[in-house]
Amino acid sequence: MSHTFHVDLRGIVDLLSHHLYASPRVYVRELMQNAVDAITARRAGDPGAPGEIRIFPSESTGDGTLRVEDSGVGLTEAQVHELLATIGRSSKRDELGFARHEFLGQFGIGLLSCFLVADEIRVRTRAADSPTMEWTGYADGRYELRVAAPEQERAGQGTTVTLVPRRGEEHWLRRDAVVEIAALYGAMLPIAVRVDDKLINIGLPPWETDAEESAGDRRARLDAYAQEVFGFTPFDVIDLAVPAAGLRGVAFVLPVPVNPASRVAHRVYLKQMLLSEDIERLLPEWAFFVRCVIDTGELRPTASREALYEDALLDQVRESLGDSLRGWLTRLGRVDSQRLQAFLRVHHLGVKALAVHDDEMLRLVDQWWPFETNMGPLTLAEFRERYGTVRYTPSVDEFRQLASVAAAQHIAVVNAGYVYDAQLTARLGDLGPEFVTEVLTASDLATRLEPLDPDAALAVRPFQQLAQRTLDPLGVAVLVRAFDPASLPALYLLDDETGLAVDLRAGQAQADELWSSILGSFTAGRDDRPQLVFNHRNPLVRQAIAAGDEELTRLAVEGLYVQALLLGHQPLRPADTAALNQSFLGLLARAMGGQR
Ligand SMILES: Nc1ncnc2c1ncn2[C@@H]1O[C@H](COP(=O)(O)OP(=O)(O)OP(=O)(O)O)[C@@H](O)[C@H]1O
Repeated sequence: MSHTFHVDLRGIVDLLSHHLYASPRVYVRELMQNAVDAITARRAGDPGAPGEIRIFPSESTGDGTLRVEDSGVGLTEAQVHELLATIGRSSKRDELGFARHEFLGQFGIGLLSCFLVADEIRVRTRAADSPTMEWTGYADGRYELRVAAPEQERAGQGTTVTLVPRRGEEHWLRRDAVVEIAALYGAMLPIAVRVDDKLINIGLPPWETDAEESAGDRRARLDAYAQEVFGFTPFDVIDLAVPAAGLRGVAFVLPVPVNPASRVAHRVYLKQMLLSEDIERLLPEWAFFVRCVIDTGELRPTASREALYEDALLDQVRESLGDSLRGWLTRLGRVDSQRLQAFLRVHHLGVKALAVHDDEMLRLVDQWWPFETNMGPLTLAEFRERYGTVRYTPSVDEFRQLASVAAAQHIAVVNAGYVYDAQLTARLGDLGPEFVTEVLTASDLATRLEPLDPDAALAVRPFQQLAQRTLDPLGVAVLVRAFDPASLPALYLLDDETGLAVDLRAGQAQADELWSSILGSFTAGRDDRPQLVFNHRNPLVRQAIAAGDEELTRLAVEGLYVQALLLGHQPLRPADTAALNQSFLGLLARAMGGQR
């Protein structure tokens, strides 16, 4: 023997209010939606039928109830029994259960949301050539249905829904709440909605334009809209269209930098009814720099109608919208590179973060982002065109150290020391064989400095040996080379790996025995000492070489060493500071004619 479930409506209402809908305010949306659907259904057979929705809040009805009137199809007695008495029964799905295209609703639970704020729902409805029916549903699951008394007869076809407030929820039915909620959800609806006499529709969706409106006026209007909705005046406005999803809309480009990892919320309308102001994952993750307002006819809502259902169509939409934004960026590069550069000045960190994984973005950075180079600011593309190989330093310190000396040797070098730059430059090769890159290290540069001819090399040997003895305690290797600029007496060269060894040695000097021997095992047997390269072309160095005064030469070597450290923005260790003091005081004493 089979039985039918009995469902306690109070349990269902509780479920809806706590777990389906975010707030009781959705009841206004559900009522407007049913009214729009009813008018749409009536107009399908009678295009000239009146279409108006009127909401009377509790102040206007005078008895604490709220009333919504529409001029829609209305329901016959049989339909009322079928549709209003069964939860989950909807007139808006086809035989296979698919949502019918022309309607907003589909689940058959919308009306239930009224029980979030009401104890009693009264529906007076009249279909064509039918008497007015009066249905009253109670929150405990009972309902009554009768033919309306003659004085309750509706004047025309349509439906009036009256809500009798639930104790404690009366405020949801008051004018200020109703106007705000109706305007929030219904502002873009294609059918006029009035709260009392106040029209809450804004007319056309903001991206629609008429033949009379100039491009400038449209832009000014959209700017004002973005200001009102998102609180910013956009850097640019991008039109969006994905016909397969019946989607139209606009993306507003943020005028200020944002963290690419921050939440990106968009405003989504479904058949011109607001779904949510807070839809995430509408765009690919990398599109952090825009906020969108869209309307779609085909994407599916979840049952709460507060989020989009994740399906293949949403994936497709995400991809198409991503393509539109990429297209905007590349077009901007083609037609208005100055604006693209202005965009990059605002959003470069985000674009670079993407470019670490996305070739298209990498091309954009390559072509449009000016890097600091020792030949002035240049994009990587310009750099390649002029110098072929993109030679770069992976840290700002190395760039500072090498830039001017490299320039004097006609070696162009890019500072890739800022966030993401080294990763991006290293990845350029992924774009094709013509993208050749190379790290310029301090030791590379040393090998590019011109060695002395054999006679000169022989002549400087005593100086070099003395300098080496002087600097041995400081862990520095001494070289003598001839290079430009001649005004630079000495160059301190330290690359990343050598820097690590230097740090380890400094640690070793300070650590206890155990640590010292562990750190020592990393540095043992390696000659990766930093180099101090004296410039044979520098007059002061020449003088030091020829001085023949061992003490003076030592003092000069120490002094030039510390000066080279300072020029290379290197930190001074205690031993370096001691060398500086020794040299400075010694030279002063000598200058004043005394001995130390
Ligand atoms: N104002 C109205 N005019 C005519 N018919 C209505 C009206 N309101 C509700 N109905 C009928 O009652 C049925 C149930 O409405 P309900 O709001 O519960 O669900 P729905 O609109 O079908 O779907 P959803 O749960 O997605 O809102 C509707 O399918 C419709 O046939």
